[in-house]
Amino acid sequence: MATLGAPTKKHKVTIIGSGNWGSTIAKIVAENTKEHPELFQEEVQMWVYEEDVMVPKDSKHYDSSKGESPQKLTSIINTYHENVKYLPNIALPKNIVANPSVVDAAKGSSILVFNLPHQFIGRISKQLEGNILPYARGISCIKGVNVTESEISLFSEWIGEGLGIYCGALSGANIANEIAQEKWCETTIAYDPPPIDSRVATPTGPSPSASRVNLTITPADEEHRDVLGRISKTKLKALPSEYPPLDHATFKTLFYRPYFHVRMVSDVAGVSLGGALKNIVALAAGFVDGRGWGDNAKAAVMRVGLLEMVKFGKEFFGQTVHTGTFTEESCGVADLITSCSGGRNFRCAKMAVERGVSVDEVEAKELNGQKLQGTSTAKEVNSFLKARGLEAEYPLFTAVLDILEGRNTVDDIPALLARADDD
Ligand SMILES: NC(=O)C1=CN([C@@H]2O[C@H](COP(=O)(O)OP(=O)(O)OC[C@H]3O[C@@H](n4cnc5c(N)ncnc54)[C@H](O)[C@@H]3O)[C@@H](O)[C@H]2O)C=CC1
Ligand SMILES: O=C(CO)COP(=O)(O)O
Repeated sequence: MATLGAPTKKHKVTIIGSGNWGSTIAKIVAENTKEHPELFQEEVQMWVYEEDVMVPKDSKHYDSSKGESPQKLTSIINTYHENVKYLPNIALPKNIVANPSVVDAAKGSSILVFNLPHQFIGRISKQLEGNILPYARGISCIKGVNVTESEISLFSEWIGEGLGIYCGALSGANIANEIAQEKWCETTIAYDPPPIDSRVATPTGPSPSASRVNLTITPADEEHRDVLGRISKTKLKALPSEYPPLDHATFKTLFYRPYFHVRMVSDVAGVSLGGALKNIVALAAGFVDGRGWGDNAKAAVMRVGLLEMVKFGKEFFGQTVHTGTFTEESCGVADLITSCSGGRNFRCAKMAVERGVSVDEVEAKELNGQKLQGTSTAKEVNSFLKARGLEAEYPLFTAVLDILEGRNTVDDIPALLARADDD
């Protein structure tokens, strides 16, 4: 019999996304929900963008009697417990349930893990509005930034604001295929929810709308104002006491594996920006490597890139960003190193230079539906900088877009970076 005050409910976890990293994170989470029944429901829902997929001929699940007929990806995952398209040859735990409806997958979930290419999150988030538990909490594994003409925000912030929940961020030196094979690595999770406003504490059960509530701004709110003057209007709804708390310990339990070590921090902006901006630098590393300039040139663009990442964080996200997040955590310098060694942005940029074709062409030809984030992030960050007349202050970020769009070539990189040194 449960003791008075002890949690009686367990967290249901939904993974929103099922690509290369989405499927890997689902594997990690499902292993942990099974191992920790005191905290979590065993079954993990995974939203899958439905598509018709052929089981590859070299897959152990290929059935010659079915010939060339395509099957639904959700059906393949639920039958064979493998995502044959985005994470082939990796056995997924049987407690992962692939679901083509994001609303159904997220229904009743108190933990939502967002893990899909950043270009698709807008449409998915819209579908979730008003259809999630109002006291749910999110973790964004998305590496990218959300840019409009006038402002830039983190996907963790943007998801949180849009859905009326709090959302933290997970990012690190995490090439998915290595982790899926259970090769050891580290990650960083930032989770720092604002104070609960008791005026809007919500009882157990779904609410018809999880939309934002506008209340008077208090001194506690002011702590969450950033240098652009933005302030979160989301008043966090209290998690009902029937659940185990959603704190650093619970999130660490959800994500930690012997092969996936987790450090918990509070700097959500630093963690999110490291993951987004390193993708631009990885393209530059691929460009110089593809040109045959060797490791010294690659190290030079990584050095300048790291400086621009920190400068960008400080300039636009101010006091909330800690330089140490970039220089000491997995989500910073470690992710920069791994991404510039074996990441998809690096590899595609390198191949593009070697073959004399565009990075987009290499992406379409080589990645079998996986998506690069660096090309769109380079464009988005540049449009934000250009609108403020700040392109020259970020010479590497600017050079990457200019090379992608044909205004400069890889051969121009040394001069473009030297000009910045003279300023
Ligand atoms: N793959 C990796 O090694 C790592 C990726 N990341 C980040 O994780 C995030 C997700 O990346 P991946 O899982 O690797 O994705 P991915 O690169 O494998 O992308 C393919 C995914 O996009 C989905 N998709 C395609 N068209 C769609 C549409 N119109 N609407 C919605 N979804 C659509 C596909 O169904 C598939 O799930 C990205 O921000 C990435 O930067 C972070 C760490 C490692
Ligand atoms: O983020 C990553 C490794 O940490 C993966 O980077 P790519 O998207 O360039 O493969």
